[in-house]
Amino acid sequence: SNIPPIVETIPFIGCFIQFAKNPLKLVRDSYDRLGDIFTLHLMGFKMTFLVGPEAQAVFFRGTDEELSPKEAYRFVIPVFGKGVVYDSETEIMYEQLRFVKNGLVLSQLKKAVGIIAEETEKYFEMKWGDSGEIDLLYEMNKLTILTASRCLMGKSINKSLGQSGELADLYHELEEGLNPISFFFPNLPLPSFKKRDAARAKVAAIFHSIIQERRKSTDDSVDDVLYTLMNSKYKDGTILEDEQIVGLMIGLLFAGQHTSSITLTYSIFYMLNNLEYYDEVMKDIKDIVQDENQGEINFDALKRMNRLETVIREVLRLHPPLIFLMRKVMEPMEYKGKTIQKVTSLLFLHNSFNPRRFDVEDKTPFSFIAFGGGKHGCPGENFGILQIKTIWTILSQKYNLELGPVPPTDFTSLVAGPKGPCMVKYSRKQKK
Ligand code: HEM
Repeated sequence: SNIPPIVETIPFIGCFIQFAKNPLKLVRDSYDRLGDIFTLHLMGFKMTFLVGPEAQAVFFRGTDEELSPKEAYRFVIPVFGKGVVYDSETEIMYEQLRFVKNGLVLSQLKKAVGIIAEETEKYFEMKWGDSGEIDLLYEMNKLTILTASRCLMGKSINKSLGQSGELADLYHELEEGLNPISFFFPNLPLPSFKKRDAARAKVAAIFHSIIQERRKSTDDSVDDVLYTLMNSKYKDGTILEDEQIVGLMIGLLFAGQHTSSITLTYSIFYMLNNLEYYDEVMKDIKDIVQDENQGEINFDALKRMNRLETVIREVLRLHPPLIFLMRKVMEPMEYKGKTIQKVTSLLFLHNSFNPRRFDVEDKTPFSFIAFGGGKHGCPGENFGILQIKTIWTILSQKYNLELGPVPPTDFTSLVAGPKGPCMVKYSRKQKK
């Protein structure tokens, strides 16, 4: 009686097929029938789900010794690399995460806005021109990785890969190599896993060469995440090995890439399908950027764009790119008299699009968890939101967009985004 209710299954496979097709539906139906704690059997694994703010509090308040992210996320090691975050001793993992956070402090974010704006402007002029039709998700993928890598690693990344989109393609292969199967069997000889490993090797070679170039450089004005990592020291006084720096850069870009481009794409679809919010966002852009700032996009201006922020947060509430956050239970835990013994996971429950809900502060702890929470909450939250805001502010001033309804979500990869292609027609706005 003290084990969570189990969703009925077929032997061994359990409910894996339903889970792989539409995990949210399976979890939502199970929640409706069984309440906020239940267990799914998936390919011989038992996964207990904690759903909704009350259950989520248990998840986020657990210590790493009780609920370990490191053990749950081992399947990303083929992408992040050996000796990096989840493949290191717990203390080393904490230190590496601290180095990453040091690279994303406010002063860096303030500088990032100018860099993102510059790259975005260049991108549209070179790639989009006056009018055409594009796959919005693919384009936003290219743009977010271009701008993020430029902020994290400086101009040398552009020299290596230019605006060709090659890095976005390589990252796409990394992401395709982390799917629900990889969670259970990360090293099967599957074509997608082989492509993932080849893409990782290419990205690592590029990042290694950037580190070498940086070492030779005499420019002492550089101050980005790469600089922070190259100059960070562990408590014992040692510095990071190049392989670890490369792994952290790959991991950081990976953590921010699809999460941000998916959120940006969905935000654009929602704004243009809900014109009252589009109009409010555009009014802020006119008042704050065009009138008060004479067109300059900076950190303070973006911070004041409240409606855009609430649209983005509402999109994240409805379409969290990371639908399942995972921990491995290291010591059995109790919730509502039930003992949780295996991997724990959680997700959100959906309802209608209403950015105004964020106009009033919701004080319920862990009611918004698109960026996680507690000790392992997302250190890239502010960066991700600034990037989305900057790109939309530039795009929306330049172009009119014509697009269809909000696309459904594709759950076949671990980062859940709109089912592509997301074809959109664009034409340059006439200057008034
Ligand atoms: C819209 C964009 C983003 C979303 C929705 C998002 C979401 C999340 C979530 C839900 C977690 C918690 C995972 C867990 O508890 O298991 C997380 C962690 C993390 N995110 Fe993000 N993220 C975004 C952007 C970024 C960016 C831009 C970066 C880096 C520049 C980043 C770096 C990280 C890192 C390093 C962690 C691990 C933190 C830790 O374990 O202590 N994220 N993110």
